[in-house]
Amino acid sequence: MSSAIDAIASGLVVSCQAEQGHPLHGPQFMAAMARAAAAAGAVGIRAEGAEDVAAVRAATGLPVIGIRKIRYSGGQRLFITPTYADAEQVVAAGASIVATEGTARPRPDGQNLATLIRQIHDRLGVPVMADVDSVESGLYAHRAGADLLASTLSGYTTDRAAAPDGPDIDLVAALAAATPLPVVAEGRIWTPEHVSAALAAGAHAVVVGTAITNPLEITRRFVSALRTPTRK
Ligand SMILES: CC(=O)N[C@H](C=O)[C@@H](O)[C@H](O)[C@H](O)COP(=O)(O)O
Repeated sequence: MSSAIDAIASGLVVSCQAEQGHPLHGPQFMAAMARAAAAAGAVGIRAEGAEDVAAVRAATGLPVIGIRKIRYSGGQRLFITPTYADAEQVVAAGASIVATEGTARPRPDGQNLATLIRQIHDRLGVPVMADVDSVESGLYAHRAGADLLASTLSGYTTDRAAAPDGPDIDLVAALAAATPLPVVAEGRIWTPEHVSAALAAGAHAVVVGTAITNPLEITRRFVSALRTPTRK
């Protein structure tokens, strides 16, 4: 069961995601992004939804970390792969690892994380990556049977607008020290220096999304620099 985890060891996983309404929404664009990432040396792809998972898998042959993102409460609350049915869809589409929210927040369907992980293991036979926001949730996900942890949700489970600009390298280090599980560094990794820092902190692998695959957000950053000129 751990071959996909081994396959991404010490490597870069590129997250290829574009929500509905984004100019690059659609499996053809995500497959092209994934091909570019693979050609440049990525060892895995993170993708959302069965269509994109199937497209990036077919385009690259790389292991895919599959998720489904579901918005609740009028879009206010995002949940990553809340249910077994969501996991089943992305694994049927070719995901080698399923990522799910690994915090103790009540799940939208009231299900228990340990039960969900057991079902994924028993019926789908793939490892489960728990996207966590803190050391506490990392320990919780470890007890629930997660195979690897990721810092994905740091800064996003309370006030999303208050998330800092850079990655939570301290959380990566703390998770690596607190549990024996492999820890994936994910979330707001913008530079090669962030990648090096994450590996030095004990990361098993590094996931980069926005900084590589979201030209909308990248362009916004450049445009906002025009609006705040520095004095000579
Ligand atoms: C919090 C949340 O919903 N994270 C999502 C999880 O799949 C994605 O929106 C992120 O793009 C992904 O985690 C990669 O992170 P970044 O794009 O910052 O490199």
